[in-house]
Amino acid sequence: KFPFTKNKKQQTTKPLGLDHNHLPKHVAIIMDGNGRWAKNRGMPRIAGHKEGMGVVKKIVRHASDLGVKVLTLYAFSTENWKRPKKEVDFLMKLPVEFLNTYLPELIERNVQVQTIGDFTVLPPHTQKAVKEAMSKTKDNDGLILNFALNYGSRFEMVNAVKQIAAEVEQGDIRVSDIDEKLFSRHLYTSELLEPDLLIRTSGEQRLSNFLLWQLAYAEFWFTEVYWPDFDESLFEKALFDYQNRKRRYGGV
Ligand SMILES: Cc1cc(N2CCCCCC2)n2ncc(-c3ccc(F)cc3)c2n1
Repeated sequence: KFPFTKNKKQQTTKPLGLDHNHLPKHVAIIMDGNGRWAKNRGMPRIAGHKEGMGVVKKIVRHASDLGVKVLTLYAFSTENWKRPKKEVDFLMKLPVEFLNTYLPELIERNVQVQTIGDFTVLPPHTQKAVKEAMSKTKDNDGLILNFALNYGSRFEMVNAVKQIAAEVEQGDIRVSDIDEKLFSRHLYTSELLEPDLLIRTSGEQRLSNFLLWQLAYAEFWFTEVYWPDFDESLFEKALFDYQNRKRRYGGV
């Protein structure tokens, strides 16, 4: 009767809202622009980091409410040690402050706190707070909130190569056993699904030594917005764009 009517399956119009049943399972975020945000307001850089920590709480709540499985946040890179001592000391206190104010809510929300990175060189107070949060949430099966702390992807990959070489030397494995799966199992992220979506704020379009192996098949989504100005609606826009890219991918 109406030749132009398409049956449901061939629907070509873009959906209006977020499809809560096809969210990315693992979202990774490079939370960039905190220093510039502060500078633009004539405030010290650490004010940007402080503001940025508040945005972490908002986005964690929203990801947990939406049903995202894993959220990996690039909190401190191996390169960040080159920052002024005052700034590094401030940054190393943020995990303590965040958990002191927010761990009860994370437990209530059934969130499991994890970390990736070379943990042993962090200050004792930082290690203590994060270790306590990981042990208090280890049995939670809601959102996995994974902080990249003192993380560097090349360090992680060289570390994996060293471990594998040692296993070959000890005769635990043979060179022929080495494949992508075995390599992945030697990374900090061995227990995690690979990221489906990478979000980076502040207009930079670089990976900055973050999850270089793990992001091989991820969608990248960039925004000019500085992290302290990032919010739930931008987060949903990234998820929405992800879905529509995958939808085209799903098409012919
Ligand atoms: C070093 C650092 C910096 C940090 N920033 C705030 C967010 C903007 C980016 C840099 C500054 N945030 N925000 C939350 C944490 C954190 C880490 C581990 C943990 F178990 C709980 C919270 C954090 N850690």
